[in-house]
Amino acid sequence: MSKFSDHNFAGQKALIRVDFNVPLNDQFQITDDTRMQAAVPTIRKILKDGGAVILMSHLGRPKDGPTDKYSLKHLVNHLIKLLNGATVKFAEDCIGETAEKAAAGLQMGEVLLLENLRFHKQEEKGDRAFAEQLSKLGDVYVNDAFGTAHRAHASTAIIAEFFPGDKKMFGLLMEGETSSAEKVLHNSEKPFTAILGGAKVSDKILIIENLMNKADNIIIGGGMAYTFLKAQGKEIGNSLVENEKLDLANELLAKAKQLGVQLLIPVDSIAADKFAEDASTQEVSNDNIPAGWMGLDIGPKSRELFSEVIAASRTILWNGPMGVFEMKPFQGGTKAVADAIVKATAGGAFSLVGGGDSVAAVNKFGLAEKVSYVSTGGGAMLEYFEGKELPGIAAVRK
Ligand SMILES: Nc1ncnc2c1ncn2[C@@H]1O[C@H](COP(=O)(O)OP(=O)(O)OP(=O)(O)O)[C@@H](O)[C@H]1O
Ligand SMILES: O=C(O)[C@H](O)COP(=O)(O)O
Repeated sequence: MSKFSDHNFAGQKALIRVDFNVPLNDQFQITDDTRMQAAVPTIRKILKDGGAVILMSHLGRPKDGPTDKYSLKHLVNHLIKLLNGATVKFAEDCIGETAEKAAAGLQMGEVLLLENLRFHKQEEKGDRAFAEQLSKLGDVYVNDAFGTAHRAHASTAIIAEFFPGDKKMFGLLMEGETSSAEKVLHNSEKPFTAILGGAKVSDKILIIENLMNKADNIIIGGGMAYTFLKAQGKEIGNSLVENEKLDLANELLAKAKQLGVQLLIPVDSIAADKFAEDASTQEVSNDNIPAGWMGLDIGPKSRELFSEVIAASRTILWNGPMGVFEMKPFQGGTKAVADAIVKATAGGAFSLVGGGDSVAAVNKFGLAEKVSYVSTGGGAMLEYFEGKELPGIAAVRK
């Protein structure tokens, strides 16, 4: 493996795996560009050296091939702005003739953005032939996608096999993320509180068990909480739930008790009669969410309970919003938790916030400067904290 800052990219086409999985609104506008901004220093260094850049990324979780909603073309204009007017070309496919021609015609000093890797199902399958096709587009491979480093996909892990040691490396973002995570991992003061929320229940529920070895408190909020509530036999109405994970949720509750880890679940919710900004809402106890209603935010009692635990913590790790913060009536819980983290940080705690939407929330509230570190990784950051070597990192090191 080569060291990025020692490498001279003059005359080379660098194929960079970035994580441009940014939130977009219904008009395809980027609502938080943290992940794109974070990739800029790596891109700039290559262009400054006199090289060319080929960017590859996924966006969202497209199920059935190409769809406009998940096209990376929506990012091109913003990328040009972030790169101060550099030439950014777009290839409507990430492999095949379209991509090969675009890469071959790329001049030094220019950037090429490839279409969403996940429009090909081979990406997530970690298909070797697909990875090999991608690898042909560049002279060197740079992995700067910390947010996707926990996925053993073709472009994040398998592709590294096709580059010799001196032609594969981590980018500046990846280096920065891993060194700050290492600091927390090895020097974390206790009590250590992990706060998990968001909607990716099946992904993140498995992480809870491993976090129990590190954390003193685990706070569960957001959509994930309702699987735990249902597992406890509570009525959750139409709230988000993963029925296949109910047994696991109960096992986790039992294990936390056994290990003496405090696992906190919200006691109340802001419930809505539909998933919409203009829904009717009511504060409800989580013992009994009325039929037809869904919990879209944590309620005031939960906010107080969580804030107290956060205030007493010395190390805080946060991934996943407490509610549907994109809609005004359901942002109060996420804001309360963010405020509590900011306060604890001002009092000397170390706070690390990660994840596409959690970071978007912190930015929306203007609090990004008031936490200790903002990570571009959500699931990746959590898995790093479990102490695992992430596939995207291992592949480049090999
Ligand atoms: N109670 C809820 N019901 C439904 N959706 C919810 C609820 N609470 C939060 N969400 C949604 O969860 C989404 C974010 O979840 P997600 O797990 O993707 O978090 P993240 O911070 O982006 O982490 P990652 O980077 O790992 O994706 C938001 O779009 C938010 O609206
Ligand atoms: O948002 C993320 O956590 C990363 O971009 C990875 O996305 P994924 O969870 O869809 O693999």
